[in-house]
Amino acid sequence: THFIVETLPGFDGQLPFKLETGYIGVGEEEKLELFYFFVESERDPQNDPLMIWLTGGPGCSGLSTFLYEFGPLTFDYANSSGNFPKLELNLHSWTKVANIIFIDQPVGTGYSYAKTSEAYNSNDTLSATLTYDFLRKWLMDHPEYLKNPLYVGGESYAGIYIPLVTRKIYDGVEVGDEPQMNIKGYIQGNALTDTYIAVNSRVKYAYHMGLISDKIYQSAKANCNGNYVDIDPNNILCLNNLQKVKKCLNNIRSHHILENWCDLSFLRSNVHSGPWCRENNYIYSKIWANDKAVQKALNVREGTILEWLRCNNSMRYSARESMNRSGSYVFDIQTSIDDHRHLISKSCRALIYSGDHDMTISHVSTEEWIDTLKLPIVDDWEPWFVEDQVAGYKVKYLQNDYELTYATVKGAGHTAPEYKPRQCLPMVDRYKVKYLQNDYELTYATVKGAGHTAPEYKP
Ligand SMILES: COc1cc(/C=C/C(=O)O[C@@H]2O[C@H](CO)[C@@H](O)[C@H](O)[C@H]2O)cc(OC)c1O
Repeated sequence: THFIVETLPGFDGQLPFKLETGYIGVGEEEKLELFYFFVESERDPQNDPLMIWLTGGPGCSGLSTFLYEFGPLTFDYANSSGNFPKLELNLHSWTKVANIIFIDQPVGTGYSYAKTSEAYNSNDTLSATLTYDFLRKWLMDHPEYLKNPLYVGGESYAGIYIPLVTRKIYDGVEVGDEPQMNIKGYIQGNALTDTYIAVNSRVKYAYHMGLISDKIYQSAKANCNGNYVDIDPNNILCLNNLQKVKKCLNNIRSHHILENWCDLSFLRSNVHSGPWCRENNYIYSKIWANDKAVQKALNVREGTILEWLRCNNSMRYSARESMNRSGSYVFDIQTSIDDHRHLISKSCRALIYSGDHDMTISHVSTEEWIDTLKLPIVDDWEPWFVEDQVAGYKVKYLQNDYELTYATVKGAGHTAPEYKPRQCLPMVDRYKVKYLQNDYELTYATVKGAGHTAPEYKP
C-alpha cells in the first residue's frame, strides 16, 4: 500500500515535488513491513535514473538521508523554534535529477516493523535478500519505472551489502527473474567495504591528516607491522605506540575530523548546550518524526513502533533489547570486495565517493580496497571541479564494460552532502548523465571533505 503525500507539518503549503510513502511486505509470510519514501525526479521522471538508497547503521532511517543529506527537504534551523522544527526545500536535492526510494531497512529501522517479535532478528545476508525482494515488489507495484536506468545506492554500513544487492539484480536478470530490471550500476558513499581495512587504515589516515606525528606513525607502523587491529598482547612496543595514537584521536569527531567533538550525553536530555555540535541537528528529526501529526501525514500505521529513531543503534552494537524493538543483528559479512569483483564481469558502472575528512570509513581505506581489484587506470588522480573550485580528486578505472571511478570531496565529512551540498549534486548528476552511453562505466568519486557518510556533509 502506498499514498501520495501533499503536505507535511513544518512545511508551509503543498510540497512542490511528488512524495509517496508506503509499506512493502517482505520475508516469509511477509511478516516484515518495510516503510519507504519515494520522491519522483523533478527533472524528467520518465527518463531519469531510479535509485534505491540504503542507509547505514545498520538501523539508520532513510528519513535521515532524506532530511540531512540529499532529500528534497531539510530543517530550517534558523527559523525552527525549540518546540517544533520547520522544514525548507533543499536546493541540492538529488531528487532534482533522479527518482529516489529512501527505504527503512533492515526491519527495526525507522518506521518499518515486524508482525512478530522474533521477526526482528536480522543479518547482512538477509538485509540484502529482503532489499532485493522489496525492490522486485516495488517495481511490480510501479511498472512505469521498469524502463528507467536502475541504480542501487547507499552509504556507510550499507557498503557491506550494496554490491551484493546489485549482484542479485544482475544475476536475477540473467536467470530471468521477474520483473526484468534495467540495472545500470551502483553508487556508494563512505561505504564500509572491508571491516578490517576500514578500522586498520585509521592510523594511516590520522597520519595523512596531521592528527599524529610522522614519528608516532613510523614507530607504530614498525612495531605493529602495519596491523593495528589484531595485536599480540605481548607486543608492548606496539601497544605503547597505539596508546599515544589513542591519546591524539580521543577527542576528534570521527565523522568529520575538523568539527567539534561533543559529549553526546546531552543528546538524551535534548538540551542544546555548549559548543555547536552536528548532533544537535539530529534532535530536530527526533521531535519531527515522532510527532503524531507527522506520522499521520506520512501514513505511518498507528501503534506499529514505539519510537522513531534516526539510527536504531541497538542493531549496530549488540543484540540488547533496544528502546522499541527486540531483535538481534548479526554482522555475517566482513567484506564485500568479492561482490565488487563479481560485478567487474558485468556491463555496469559504479560511482564510489568519499568525504576526505571522515575517519570512520576514510578515503584511505576505500583506496586500499579498490587497489585490491587491480583494475587498469584510464584517468589517474586528478581534480574535479564545481564552479571553478576543486571539489575533490578522482581516479577512473576501466576493465571491459566495468568502469569504476574513485573520488574525494575536499573538506566534507560523514556524509558529504551535509557539508558540501553544492558539490555532491553535480557530482551525482554528471555521473548519471554518462549512463546514456549505454556502456557500464563506474565513476568512483571521493566527496572532498565529506566524512562518513558523504551526502550528509556535502549536499
Ligand atoms: C557494525 O560495524 C561497523 C559499522 C559502522 C557503521 C557506521 C555507520 O553506518 O555510520 C552511520 O552512517 C549514517 C549514514 O547512513 C549516518 O547518518 C550516521 O550518523 C552514522 O553513524 C562502521 C564501522 O567501522 C568501520 C563498523 O565496524
